[in-house]
Amino acid sequence: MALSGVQKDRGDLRIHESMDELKTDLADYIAELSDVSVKERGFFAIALSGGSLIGLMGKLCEVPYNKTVDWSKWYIFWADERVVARNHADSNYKLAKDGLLSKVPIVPSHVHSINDSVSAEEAADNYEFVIRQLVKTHVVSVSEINDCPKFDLILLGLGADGHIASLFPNHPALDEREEWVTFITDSPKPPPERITFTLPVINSASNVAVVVTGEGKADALHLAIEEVGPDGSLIPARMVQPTMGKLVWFLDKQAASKLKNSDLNS
Ligand SMILES: O=C1O[C@H](COP(=O)(O)O)[C@@H](O)[C@H](O)[C@H]1O
Repeated sequence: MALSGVQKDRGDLRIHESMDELKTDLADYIAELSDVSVKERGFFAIALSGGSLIGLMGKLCEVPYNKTVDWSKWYIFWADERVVARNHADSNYKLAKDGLLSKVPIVPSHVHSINDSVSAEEAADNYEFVIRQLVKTHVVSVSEINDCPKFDLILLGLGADGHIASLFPNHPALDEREEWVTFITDSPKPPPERITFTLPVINSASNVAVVVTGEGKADALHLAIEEVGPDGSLIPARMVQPTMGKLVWFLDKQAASKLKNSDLNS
């Protein structure tokens, strides 16, 4: 059984005994949010990340979720994307398509990947434009406190350096407050060119889930949840603080092994 708890101002922590348990809990959580959004709004606007996340969402392709989820109401976006061709091994779209989207009955026109034939700057501008059109038609809600899109769910991974989406430590993209989608050409993790949701968009979502596994992420997770860095600086994951929405951390025991103060119950 998962241990769960609340860390003051840092959301709900769900720590899982096994990978299988984490995958089932994550699939249940996503399926439930999809049900609620479809009932309340008629759509489910979900933003994915790349990396290990897609494999951890794998149960959604299996019974019962593949039959019970209302896939026809899903609208898919990416919280970050690498600026490479859609069929390139580094593409977050390709990862999600091969691992998830091709295995469930998603409507192809509801899958909003970036334009892969333009520069990173143009891809970011185009992507923001696409999201603006979908906000106008209410497919994506709008935040009550700023003009940002309010995604029903944004799913994030965590890098060992503390990055989320393509927001890396000490990068000026962390300070972007005007744009919804920005670009970088100097990612410390290859490939260098990426687009990414900005912090105001991430923090305007109704729900944000950060999915973190493995001992290699334990230090970053500790800094994201419990402590600021030695110089008082915040890692990007620490800046994920939904203003009105709910934040949940899906963790395995290895990733959670350096948490000290969390108040956990089984
Ligand atoms: O480069 C990226 O890395 C992060 C973390 O990936 P993981 O494999 O360590 O889970 C990912 O969330 C992001 O979308 C991706 O572009």
